[in-house]
Amino acid sequence: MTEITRQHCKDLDAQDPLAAMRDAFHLPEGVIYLDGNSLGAQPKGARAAFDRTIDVEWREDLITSWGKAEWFTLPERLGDRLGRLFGAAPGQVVVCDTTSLNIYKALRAAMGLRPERRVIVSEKASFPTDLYMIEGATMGSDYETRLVEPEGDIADLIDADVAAVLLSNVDYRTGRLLDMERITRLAHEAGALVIWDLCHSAGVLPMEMDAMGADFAVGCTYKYLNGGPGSPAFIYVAERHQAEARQPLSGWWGHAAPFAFEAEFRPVEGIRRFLCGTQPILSMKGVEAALDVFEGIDMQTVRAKSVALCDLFIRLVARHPGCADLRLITPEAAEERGSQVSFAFDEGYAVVRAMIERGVIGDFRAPNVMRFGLAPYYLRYEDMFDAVEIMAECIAARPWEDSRFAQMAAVT
Ligand SMILES: Cc1ncc(COP(=O)(O)O)c(C=O)c1O
Ligand SMILES: Nc1c(O)cccc1C(=O)C[C@H](N)C(=O)O
Repeated sequence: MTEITRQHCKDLDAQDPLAAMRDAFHLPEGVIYLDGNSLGAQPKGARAAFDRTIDVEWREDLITSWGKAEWFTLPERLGDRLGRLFGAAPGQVVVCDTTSLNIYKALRAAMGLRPERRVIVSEKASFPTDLYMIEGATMGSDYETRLVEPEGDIADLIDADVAAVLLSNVDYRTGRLLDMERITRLAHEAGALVIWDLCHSAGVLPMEMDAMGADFAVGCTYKYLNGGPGSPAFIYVAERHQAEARQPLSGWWGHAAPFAFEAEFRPVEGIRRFLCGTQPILSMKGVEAALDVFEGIDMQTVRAKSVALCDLFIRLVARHPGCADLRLITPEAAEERGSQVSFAFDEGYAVVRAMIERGVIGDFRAPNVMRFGLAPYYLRYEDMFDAVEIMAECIAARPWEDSRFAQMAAVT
């Protein structure tokens, strides 16, 4: 096995077509940020976008900014720009609310489109909010929820009773990537609809939602899209479903004539019917600044670097004697994983905390997963080398014997 040197990694950086993209982000000195799958780094343009909104649009122009600064149409304007990153033609995406709320809206809309069916299919290992929202959306009804086991095949659960299938294409713990086209096809063959949770793929994985015939998708903008803490989520509804699809959070922003103040709800035509009420304009500006960074960027180039970074990270850990006790739980085959690398290690929490103290920020997911999200726009190959060296040093120091790491923090 040939050794991988730091110089070799620096050479890869010198040839990196995305190297300049790093300059679009603020990255604290001395930090290697491997948690872009939880909260992305801050785009440098965010400050100017917030300043403009606070100093001019809000302070000077006040209420007129709903029209003058086009605040009112931000959800669909941002949605159209975002849709380009996952193969959605304009008019099918709005940026709004939270992923949890958008899951609820999509689920209830899908259930309404398949009124004679009573089964929802999902995964036992889903990010919990997805399962909680199924519970909420089916509360008090006679729906059955079928959950596929981690090693099971979703195909076995899909039949003519299934109204909707709700799945994350990239698993938040392991990074495993599902075959979206196959599952969408299987569901459609059975007459069911699919809702894709793209939280761990939007902005980092090229996808063709329209071409694969997707029905619904949701996701957040604060991870790989770098929209900022709590930035609004998005929802995609394929154009062919929009006329029939109804969502239950029928607030006035989804009304056909919101300023007619009619007593009865009449959904507007098109994707805006998936809005509920007033959107957080300041937070939306973070999404706008984040999308500016992606202008002119080809998602295939992003994916190529993401794959290369993950491969390098996996190889560096595999070769390092100091990391011998870590068990890779992310698929080694690039086509089967998203943009993260995770290891199972019983003492992983203390190791992640010790690494953070040394400036290498990853995260931990119970019960024993050390998780590293690799954002290709601001990470360098040399960062992979340094991160693994520091990880090995941290493991060697046995941080699990340090009482400071005995108690788990509220947010891990
Ligand atoms: C797959 C997945 N879905 C949903 C969420 C959360 O949604 P929300 O923005 O509503 O907190 C997350 C992460 O927080 C996630 O990883
Ligand atoms: N959404 C988060 C939050 O509100 C606080 C802390 C972390 C998050 C996350 O995004 C967690 C993330 N969805 C995960 O995959 O674990």
